[in-house]
Amino acid sequence: MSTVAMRQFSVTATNSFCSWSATTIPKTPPLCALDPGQIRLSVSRRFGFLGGDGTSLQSLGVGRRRLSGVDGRRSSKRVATKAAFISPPADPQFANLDNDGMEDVLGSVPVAPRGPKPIITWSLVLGLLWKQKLRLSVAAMALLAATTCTLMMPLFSGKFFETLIGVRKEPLSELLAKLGVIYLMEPALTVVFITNLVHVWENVMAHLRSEVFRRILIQKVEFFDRHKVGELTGILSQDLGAMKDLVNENVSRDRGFRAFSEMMGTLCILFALSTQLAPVLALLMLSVSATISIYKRTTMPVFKAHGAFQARMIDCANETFSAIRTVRSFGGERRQTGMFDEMVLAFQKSGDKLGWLKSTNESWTRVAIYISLMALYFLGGTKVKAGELAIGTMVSFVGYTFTLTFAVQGLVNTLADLQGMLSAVKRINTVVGRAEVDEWLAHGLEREARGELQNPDECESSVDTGVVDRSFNGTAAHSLNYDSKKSVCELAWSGDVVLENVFFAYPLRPEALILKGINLHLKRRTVTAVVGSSGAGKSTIVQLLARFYEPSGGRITLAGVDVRKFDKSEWARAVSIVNQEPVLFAMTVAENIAYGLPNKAVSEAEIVAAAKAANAHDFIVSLPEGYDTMVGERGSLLSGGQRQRIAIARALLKNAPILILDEATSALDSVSERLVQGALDRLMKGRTTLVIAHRLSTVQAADQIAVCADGNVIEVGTHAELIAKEGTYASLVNTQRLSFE
Ligand SMILES: Nc1ncnc2c1ncn2[C@@H]1O[C@H](COP(=O)(O)OP(=O)(O)OP(=O)(O)O)[C@@H](O)[C@H]1O
Repeated sequence: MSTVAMRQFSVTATNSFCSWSATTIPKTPPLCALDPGQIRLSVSRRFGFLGGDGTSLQSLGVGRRRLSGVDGRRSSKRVATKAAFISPPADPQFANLDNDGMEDVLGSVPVAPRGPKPIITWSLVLGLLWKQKLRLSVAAMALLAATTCTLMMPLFSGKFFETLIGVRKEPLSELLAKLGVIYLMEPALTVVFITNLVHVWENVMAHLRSEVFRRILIQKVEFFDRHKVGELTGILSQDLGAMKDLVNENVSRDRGFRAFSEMMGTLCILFALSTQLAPVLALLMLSVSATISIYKRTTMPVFKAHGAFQARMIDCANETFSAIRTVRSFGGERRQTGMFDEMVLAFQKSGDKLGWLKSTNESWTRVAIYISLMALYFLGGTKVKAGELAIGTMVSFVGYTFTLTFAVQGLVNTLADLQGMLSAVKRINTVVGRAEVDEWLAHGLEREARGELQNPDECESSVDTGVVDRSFNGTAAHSLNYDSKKSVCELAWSGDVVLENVFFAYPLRPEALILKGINLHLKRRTVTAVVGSSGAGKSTIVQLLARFYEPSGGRITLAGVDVRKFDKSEWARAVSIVNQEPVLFAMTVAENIAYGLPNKAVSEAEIVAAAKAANAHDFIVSLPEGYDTMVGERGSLLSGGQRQRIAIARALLKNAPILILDEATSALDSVSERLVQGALDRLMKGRTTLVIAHRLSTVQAADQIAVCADGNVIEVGTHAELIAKEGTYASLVNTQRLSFE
């Protein structure tokens, strides 16, 4: 029976798998952390297995986040009404637990993600702009002054014309001198306006870009399962690019702020010059802007389709180039070229359509200008002839007609850019702003940034390790009482790692239960091998131990402490993973090894020592530039065995107490395997190691071997014990026709 402590009432929820009840709440509730009024509990069959006898909610702890059920059944609602009385947060030790933790804790309570948390908001942007108010004011004043200069030009044209025909007495040279000053000032002011505004906006964009990147980086791993890399890089390039362009592409005379101020100024001047002619022009301008708006609206789908064709074309090229070896080996060049050509054709057709629409728009704009001019010549000419309007004013009007037309046209284009930017921001906020931030990671990084973590990169074996008990017959685990002053690394050097009744389903496939109550005890400083058929869930155990995902039920402990009490960045320092396909960065060999301690200045001697221990030194010095040789994208300029040894050197430098080897040698030939195995033996020494291997010959010497099948551990023992048992392991060994003793 699972019990949840609550005040004033009791709740019992049951389904076919479990039953738990809520009774009274103690004064200082260990559960703490649930916002009153924000909770809805629900019991779903999917999570039913998590409850059951002996699962105490207190023992698991509850996070402080809002908890909201997603199950709309009647039983859920009944529980929900009462659960609203649960007391507010009281215990800060659970402050960093998040949704997953709560899901685990309550077991039968699926947790809905928190609502979207937009990353780019008006207040953020305005705040960033406000920080640069001085530059902004300079830009605004320069804009006003430059616009004034521009608007004075048609006036001077009128005066100039009047002087020429003798209506005006002002000397021509004086008039030209004034016009010269305006012609000089306008470009100078434009420089001041553009440089200041662009500088301000670049600053804002730099901040937003870093923030978006940081936010993507701290998303849960399932976020990266859900979104393609291209989509995420697209956010940083295209979507943020659209935001940047709103200013950078709209600082010219015929766009944005400039167009707006010119349009407003022109309208004012026109009304001041002639109240009879101005409305005619204003009306005509309205029709121009309406035409352009209609054009923009109707062409938006065509533009979008054009963009989509382009994206598909680039995706196709990306995929082809990144899988070039596969394409070559299958002789797939013709197929890829065919696919690409199809996309090129579609892109070309949509481009043609756009061209046609653009030309229509262009000619319509001209028609509107000519209609304006005809109207002006007719009305203005009649008034000049009747002596009701000065000829200079008439000339100025013609000038303003052009100014107004281009300003309106520019403004409509800017509005379309604004619309594009708003959709880009919406996309960013929807994708990145979703409630998938890995709070455990974010919290750790914040603490690290505040310098609260001791020796952030050190993971030395500073704790008394005691005598290593390599026997697995006893039931008592070597565990310490959790002491918050101890770092995770300290605990990891001296404590056992235990998977206790762990259930897990991948977030993207919640209906498929992969781990079904796994129990696995990794005794400190010993080697545990996990074997089993393909798809049994071996790599999933690795993912959970690395804390890429959190268990849906049960828990993983280190020295008896639930690992969810540790920040993920701290945890990452305590765990090294060496995979079948190690990923190297496109940097030098030395930089790749030094990545083992990414936040520390690693000395050359340390790098060389790690490389030597990893059997990598000899091949590294034979490379053209030794340790300074670039390894290529994902290490493509090195062989598989070389990459693996660099990855081992990196792990050796990291010196993490927990080591995970996931098929680390399976992709290698026998010579490479021998070299890598030698390095691995050195790496494993004294660490709590989990080895996943298909080739059973590589795990015979492990201190214990766990056989995994259908999401469970079905046999545990040493090689000899399991052979003697004549169970699944023994038949696996037979299948692989290995010659054991
Ligand atoms: N990111 C993921 N999202 C959804 N399902 C996944 C994901 N990764 C693995 N799975 C599924 O989980 C199951 C177990 O996979 P896992 O990789 O743990 O098996 P394994 O025992 O390591 O297999 P192998 O020996 O072939 O590597 C598989 O059915 C797989 O399809």
